[in-house]
Amino acid sequence: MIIQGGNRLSGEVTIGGAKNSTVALIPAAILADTPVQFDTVPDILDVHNLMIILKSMNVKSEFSHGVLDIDPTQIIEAELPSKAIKSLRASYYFMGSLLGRFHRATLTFPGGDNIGPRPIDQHLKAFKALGATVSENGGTVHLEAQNGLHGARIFMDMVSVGATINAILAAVRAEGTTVIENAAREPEIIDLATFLNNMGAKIRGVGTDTIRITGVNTLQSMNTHTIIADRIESGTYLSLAAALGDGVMIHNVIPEHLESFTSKMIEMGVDLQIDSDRIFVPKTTRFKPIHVKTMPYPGFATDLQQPLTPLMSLAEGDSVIVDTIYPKRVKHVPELQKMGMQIEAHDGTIVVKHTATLHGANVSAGEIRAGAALTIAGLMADGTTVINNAGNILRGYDRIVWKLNRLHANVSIEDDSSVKIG
Ligand SMILES: CC(=O)N[C@H]1[C@@H](OP(=O)(O)OP(=O)(O)OC[C@H]2O[C@@H](n3ccc(=O)[nH]c3=O)[C@H](O)[C@@H]2O)O[C@H](CO)[C@@H](O)[C@@H]1O
Ligand SMILES: C=C(OP(=O)(O)O)C(=O)O
Repeated sequence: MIIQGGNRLSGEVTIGGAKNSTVALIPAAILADTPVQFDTVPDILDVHNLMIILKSMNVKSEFSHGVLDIDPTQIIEAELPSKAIKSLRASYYFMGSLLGRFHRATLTFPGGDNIGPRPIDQHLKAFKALGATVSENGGTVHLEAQNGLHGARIFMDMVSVGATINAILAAVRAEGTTVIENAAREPEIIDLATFLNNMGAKIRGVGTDTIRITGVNTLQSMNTHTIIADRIESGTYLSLAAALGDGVMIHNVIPEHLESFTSKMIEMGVDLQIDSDRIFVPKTTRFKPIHVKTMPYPGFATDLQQPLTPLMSLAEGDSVIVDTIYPKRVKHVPELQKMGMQIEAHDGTIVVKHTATLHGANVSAGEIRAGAALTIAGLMADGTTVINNAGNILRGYDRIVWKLNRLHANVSIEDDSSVKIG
């Protein structure tokens, strides 16, 4: 990604469907006994890679203008393409959905953002509780429930989005009732449950830390599921609009999903005008430093600490981030230093000091949100910024080049072949 920095931004931008909903909804689609349709699907690499995985199981999918049709009625058990599996994190949701559908699954370990250790012990614990045996061989996990899956009480040792979703996917067609305790409460989990419940599933309590699932025999789709707005994309545009906007209106936002983030921006001195489904970010010139601690939802999202760092560098004083979810999630720090930002990471704490000017540099997006931070910094900087590994940004930001240029930025992707699909 090549960015000519220095332009002030203005105008309007519309947020796409949530990446972290979409990447759970697509694997969930194979639990249906009918074709399914999703609307407001973000055009991101993760979606294209999930479509490759669906194809390997003879599941047809078509994606056009934000509408994704999936027909799982001719699904077959097949070896899944490990390159596509490794290209994203959420491929691990096929563990839960294949278990639910066929009572067995064999998958290589997932990829996704390299943000420190990302174990899946809680996912495996849930599958075992539901009656599956788990065997690992090198980089492959084999799950098998010879006597089918049965309801169980699962207490999660820690709050995990992925393990909560995988437990729901495996339990939704299991025999009997499953209770997940210490469940994650992210809005994307509610979105997934809404999709499944509209097909006849019996999932209650999503959005609280206790979820009850009574298994059903069949799931049948009757209508299109519209995916909720991406709160992380929303936060990214809020941050960049505050940092270098002359007035930016952000449409298709669910403000209630962003309260931990918008409250921090307001604390910084940004006079956000929050409406029911849009937020106006006025031109702001003075910012106060803040302290941020990332927590499970409804706390401040780990995926939004990096996109906030360029804005923090404008504050008149030191801002501090403690990422309690991923203490090693600091891939943005050395790259932002190359652009002149006064930012340091020590012992799980990131400190961002006031930085008068940033300059363009040759940097690398080590993960999606580090890439978002570099994009914002590149837009703020004097001169040209080249972000290598931009595929990591395109994993999760819907049509980002087009959206930024409509706001009067100067951004391009030089070589689409560097963008890895499959
Ligand atoms: C596709 C998707 O939705 N990705 C999101 C999801 O990732 P993901 O679902 O992988 O993250 P989790 O919520 O599972 O991780 C939370 C914490 O629990 C730990 N843990 C998790 C599972 C497990 O079995 N054992 C374990 O120790 C993790 O290392 C981490 O410290 O939630 C993260 C935390 O909000 C976000 O950054 C990711 O954007
Ligand atoms: C960590 C993230 O994604 P994933 O879990 O898909 O790697 C993210 O979206 O910030």
